[in-house]
Amino acid sequence: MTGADPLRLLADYRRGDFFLATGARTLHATGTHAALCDADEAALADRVRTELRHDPAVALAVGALPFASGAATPGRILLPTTARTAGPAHPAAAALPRKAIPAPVAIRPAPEPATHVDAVAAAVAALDARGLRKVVLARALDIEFDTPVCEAALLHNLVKDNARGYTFAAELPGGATLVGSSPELLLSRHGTTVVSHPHAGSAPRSADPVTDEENARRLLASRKDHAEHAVLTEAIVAALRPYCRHLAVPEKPDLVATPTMWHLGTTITGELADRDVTALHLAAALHPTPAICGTPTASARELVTELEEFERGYYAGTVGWVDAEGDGEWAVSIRCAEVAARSLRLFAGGGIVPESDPKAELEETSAKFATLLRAMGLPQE
Ligand SMILES: C=C(O[C@H]1C=CC=C(C(=O)O)[C@@H]1O)C(=O)O
Repeated sequence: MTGADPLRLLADYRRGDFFLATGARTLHATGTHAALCDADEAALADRVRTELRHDPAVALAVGALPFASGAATPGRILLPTTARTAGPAHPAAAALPRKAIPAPVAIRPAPEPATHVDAVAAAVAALDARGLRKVVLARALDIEFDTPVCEAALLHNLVKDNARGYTFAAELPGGATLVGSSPELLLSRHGTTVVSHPHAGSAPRSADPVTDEENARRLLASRKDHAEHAVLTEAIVAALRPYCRHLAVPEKPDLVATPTMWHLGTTITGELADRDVTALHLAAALHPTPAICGTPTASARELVTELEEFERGYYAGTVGWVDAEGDGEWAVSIRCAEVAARSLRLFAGGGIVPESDPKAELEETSAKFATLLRAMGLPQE
C-alpha cells in the first residue's frame, strides 16, 4: 500500500483507466503495457500469471470478465503502465461535493416492465420442468443524453455514496466503460487466505427507519430468500473445495446493508492448497455463480438466453485485479451500467426460485437500479 491520497486517485481517473475503491483500499491504474483478451477464462488466467511473473516492471493486472465469454465479449485483462494504490476513500469521500450529471433526454426500459413480469412467471413455471433450483433474470434501463456522458462524474458520485462494497470503472472491449458499485465479493486471495462473500436475498432500504427495520426483519425471516441464498453458498463451497485445504462456512447468512438494499450475505473463508492458483484462476472457477446465473449453471444460462431480450455483456461478470504473487480481489459486476458515448445501459437482476412472485421480482429490480439512478441524480425508477 502506498501513502497516496485516495481522493487524489479518484480525481485522477479518466475514461480508459481502471479504478476500484473498496472498504480497505483504492486502486487506480492507467495506460496499457499489454492487453490480454481471451474467451477461455482459465487460459486467460494462465496467460496473465505468465506475463506478471516474467515482467517485473508490472505490479498487477486489472480487468473484467463478462457474464458469458464469447468472441464479442472476451475476458479482458490489462497490464497497466501505472498502478497506484491507497487506503480507503471513506470517510473522506462522503464529504465530497456531488458532481452534476446532465438530465437525460430519454429513459427506456428493456424490456417493458410487464414483459419482465411475464418472463419471471415463465421462469417460475420452467424451474421444475428443467430441473432448475434457481435462475437469475435481469432487465435493463437505456438512458440517453444529448451530451457526452462523463464516466468520471458518475464514478465520483458512486464512490461518494458507497462507503463499503466495490466501486469500479473498467474499460471494455469496444471502448465502452463498465461503471458501478457492487456489494458482492466474488473472491479475494491474500497469500493462502481465500474469501468469498456471496449475496442473494434482497429487500429495499427505506428512508423511514421503521419501514427500513421492518424490511430487514422480513428479509431475515424470509424462507424464500434463505432458500435462494442456500443455493448460492452451496455452489460457492462446491467450487472452492477442490482448491482449499479448509473452508469455514457460517451456518447462517448475515444481514448486509448497502445504501439502497438489504441483502443476505455469507462470508466463506478458505486456505488455498496450491499457491500457483491465482485470484483470477479462482474467480474464473467460481464464475458464473447462482447469484447472477442459477443452478445448475448450464441450464440456467440457457433459460436466461431464452427469456432475456438483451445481451448482458459485462454485467453479471466480474471486475478486479491480480498481482504477480497471485493475490487479488474480484467483485461481481452488478449495480452497474455500461457507459457509451451518449448513452448508458443500467442492469438489475434477481434470483428466481419456485416461491418467487413475478410482481415482487420486478420491484426488486427497480430497487436495485437505485444505486446508479441515485448517483446520476435521478429519482428511483
Ligand atoms: C443479480 C443482482 O443481484 C444479485 C446479488 C444480490 C442479491 C440478489 C437477489 O436477491 O436476487 C442477486 O442474486 C443484481 O443486482 O443485478
